[in-house]
Order: sequence, then structure tokens, then C-alpha cells
Amino acid sequence: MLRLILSGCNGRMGRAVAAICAAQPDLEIVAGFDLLGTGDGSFPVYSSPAQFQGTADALIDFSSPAALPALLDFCTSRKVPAVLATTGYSPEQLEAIDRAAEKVPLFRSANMSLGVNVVMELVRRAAAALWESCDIEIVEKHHNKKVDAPSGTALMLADAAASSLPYQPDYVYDRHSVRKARDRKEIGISAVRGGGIVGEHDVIFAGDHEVIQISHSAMSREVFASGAVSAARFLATVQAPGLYSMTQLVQQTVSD
Ligand SMILES: NC(=O)c1ccc[n+]([C@@H]2O[C@H](COP(=O)([O-])OP(=O)(O)OC[C@H]3O[C@@H](n4cnc5c(N)ncnc54)[C@H](O)[C@@H]3O)[C@@H](O)[C@H]2O)c1
Ligand SMILES: O=C(O)C1=N[C@H](C(=O)O)CCC1
Repeated sequence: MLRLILSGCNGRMGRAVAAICAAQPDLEIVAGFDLLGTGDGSFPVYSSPAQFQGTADALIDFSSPAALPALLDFCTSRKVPAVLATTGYSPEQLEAIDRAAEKVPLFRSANMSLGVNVVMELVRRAAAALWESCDIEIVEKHHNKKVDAPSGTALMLADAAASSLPYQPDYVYDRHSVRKARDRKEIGISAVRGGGIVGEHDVIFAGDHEVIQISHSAMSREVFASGAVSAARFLATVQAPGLYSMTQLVQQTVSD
């Protein structure tokens, strides 16, 4: 039995993860954390991690960057490995995650879908082949409840493209405030918010005579939820502290 804590349990993703756990007999949610310290009664919910006195094999977090300090305190002091799936962390929070990962296994990915991680590899290869002839632009689209922009996935895709460039690109999020033609060394990142769009990402390589586009569409939140559960299963097999990502999870899956 894998005993899980679900942080952000009352949210859209928290509910999607709970549904997957309910369908897998070897998974048990022993506690939920959420601002609102109540749930549907299927497991106890705490408004603060410190209130929970039990133990767990792993924690899955889909909540808010505001939850991070208390979560890192909890995970490092209680030695509970965590899957951090929340997006919108500040550079200082990313450093705090790096420091905590020296004490306990942590897994972080702004997108828990296996497909997006394949797309990242395609983007690396396309950028290596096309950077001299093409401008790189990223467009992401999400539902109207999403609070962070651009999406964590768009930033991961920009980093994937940047890793293949022989220069450090500037990420440009706003073309409104400056009247200036596009610089070759930019990666433009644009965010659209509307309705119930689950998550769409287009990486556009625009040349003078051709346009190449690499796209990913999430059809439901289940793809992120099941990826997070796979990451929690992966963490339960990892003993050493460290910051893990989909790269290691995919490597383990391929070698099994
Ligand atoms: N990595 C991925 O694959 C992936 C996929 C989808 C969403 N996300 C990210 O997950 C996060 C949650 O997304 P969502 O759509 O479920 O949002 P949501 O708003 O529906 O749910 C967030 C939940 O977290 C709770 N919460 C907020 N602040 C908290 C705090 N300080 N302490 C404890 N609980 C707190 C809220 O009460 C809410 O129930 C977002 O950052 C989103 O971008 C990541
Ligand atoms: O719904 C969200 O919020 C999503 N957030 C992630 C991101 O910011 O990239 C992943 C896609 C869905």
C-alpha cells in the first residue's frame, strides 16, 4: 500500500488525483491539506501541514506557491518525499526547493504529462536545427481560472529551446509596452485564458519561407493527475535526497 498526502485536495487537480487514487486499490490518501480544512469526508483534511501528526510514503502537491514554505518544512522535518506539481514559483522559491532536496527526495515538473516531456525533446531538436533561420514563439492557452501566466509548461518549453541555442535568449512576455521590431535573440511567450481549456501549448518556429509548429493539447486533467501518481510511485522507490523530474521517471520506466 502506498500512503499519500494530497496537498490542494479540494482543487481541480486535487480532485482529479483523488479520483485516480480511489480507482487504484494499492493507493490510500491518508490526509489532505487545503486552505479550507474540510473535504468530502473520504480522508481527513488539515488547513496546515503541521496539524497532521501521521506519516505517509509521499505527498502530491497541486495547490499554490503560497503553500510552499509550510510544505517544505513538513517534508524535510518528517522525511516525506514530495511531488511538487504547482506552478508559478518565484526564483527564490525554486532555490528553497533546491535546498530542501538536499534533505529529502523531491520531484518537480510544471507538467506531469509524459507527452509534454516528449514534446520538450522535439523542441530541443527543432531549435538546434532551426535557430539560424527561424524565430521561436510559444503560445499557451488555459482555462479562465488559471492564476499564473505564462504557464510553467511554456517556461519549460522555452528553457528546452534555449538549451539548444548558442546564445542566451531573452524571454519576451509583452509586446505592448515597447514599440520595437522583434530581436532575433528573443523567445516570445504569449498566454491566452478562456473557458475550460485544459492546456494547450504551441511552439512555433517561424522562418521567412516556412513555419514549423510543435503542439501539445491536454484533453483532460487526468493526464496530469496520473503522471503525478506515477511520480509518487517513483519517489517511493528512491531513497536518496535529490531533485527528480520526468527525465528520471521516464528513464526508470524505459529500463523496467
Ligand atoms: N504540473 C502539472 O502537470 C500541473 C497540471 C495542472 C495544474 N498545475 C498547477 O497546480 C496548481 C493547482 O491547480 P488547480 O487547477 O488544481 O487549482 P485550484 O485553484 O483548483 O486548486 C488549488 C487548491 O489549493 C488550495 N490552496 C491554495 N493555497 C493554498 C495554501 N496556501 N495552502 C494549502 N492549500 C492551498 C486551494 O484552496 C484549492 O483547493 C496550479 O499551480 C496549477 O498551475 C500543474
Ligand atoms: O491548469 C493549469 O493550471 C495547468 N498548469 C500547468 C502549467 O502551468 O503549465 C500545466 C497545465 C495545466
